[in-house]
Amino acid sequence: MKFEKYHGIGNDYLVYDCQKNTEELDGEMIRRVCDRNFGVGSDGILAGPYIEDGEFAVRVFNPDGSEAKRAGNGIRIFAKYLKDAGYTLSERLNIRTKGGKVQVRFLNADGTRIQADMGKLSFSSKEAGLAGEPREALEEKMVFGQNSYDCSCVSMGNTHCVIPMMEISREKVCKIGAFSERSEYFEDRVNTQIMKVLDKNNIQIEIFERGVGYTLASGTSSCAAAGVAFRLGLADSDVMVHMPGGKLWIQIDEDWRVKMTGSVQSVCRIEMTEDFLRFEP
Ligand SMILES: N[C@@H](CCC[C@H](N)C(=O)O)C(=O)O
Repeated sequence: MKFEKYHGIGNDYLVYDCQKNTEELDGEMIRRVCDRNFGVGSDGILAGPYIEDGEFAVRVFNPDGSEAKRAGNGIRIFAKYLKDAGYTLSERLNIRTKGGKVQVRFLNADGTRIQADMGKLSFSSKEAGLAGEPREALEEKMVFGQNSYDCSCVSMGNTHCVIPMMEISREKVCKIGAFSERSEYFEDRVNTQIMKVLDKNNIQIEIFERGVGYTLASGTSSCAAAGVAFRLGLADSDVMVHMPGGKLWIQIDEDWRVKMTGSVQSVCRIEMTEDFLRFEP
């Protein structure tokens, strides 16, 4: 069983090439491989390329074994993998995910800088995975633990809960995320971002991801936070999102289509040992 490790501004993924590997990648194997002590360690696994109607498709798995509909950093990483592994020579390509199609464009020859057209943001509560009456869930009071927060929920193919705040930190988002991720407000869990607006063109976020926990960066979270900041009049449509792992440039057009631009890097090739594969708990 072989993987290739990449990261997008510190959000690390293992690519599992389903055309080259034969072993089954089930929930237990995903959890073990992603474990940072007992396995390789990663924020998730990108399995593919699958071919659907002549286009590339990828599946995104979280370290808890659950499947995600989308990953923004994951898409850029997977695009670079397709280039590195010789699956494509094109400057532009479409990649299908369970959360919709993404168009990617390589901005340099080695594929380390990529722009992705992520499709449309949606503020519909149904698409944002919220329980209850259909609505736009903007600045809704939600209680996580002992505290109440003004939450704006949005879908970027996957679901997000954005909470603007004056000051943000890793500790704060972990405290909130421990309750918000599995809160009954959401039908199938949620990704949480706390957001500080620096000025009209710069925001800063801390992230607690669905099925992952704290991460240094997230592409779809950046799109979601920028979308909420723009929708609430806190920022312009052209925003740099600052995260502990690095920055992503987000541009939103008049139809709420979102472009995300940022870097990716390959890290290493990994082959799991027979010991690891034979292991029985
Ligand atoms: N890190 C990703 C988001 C990964 C998916 C998420 N955990 C989910 O379950 O929706 C990104 O860069 O967008």
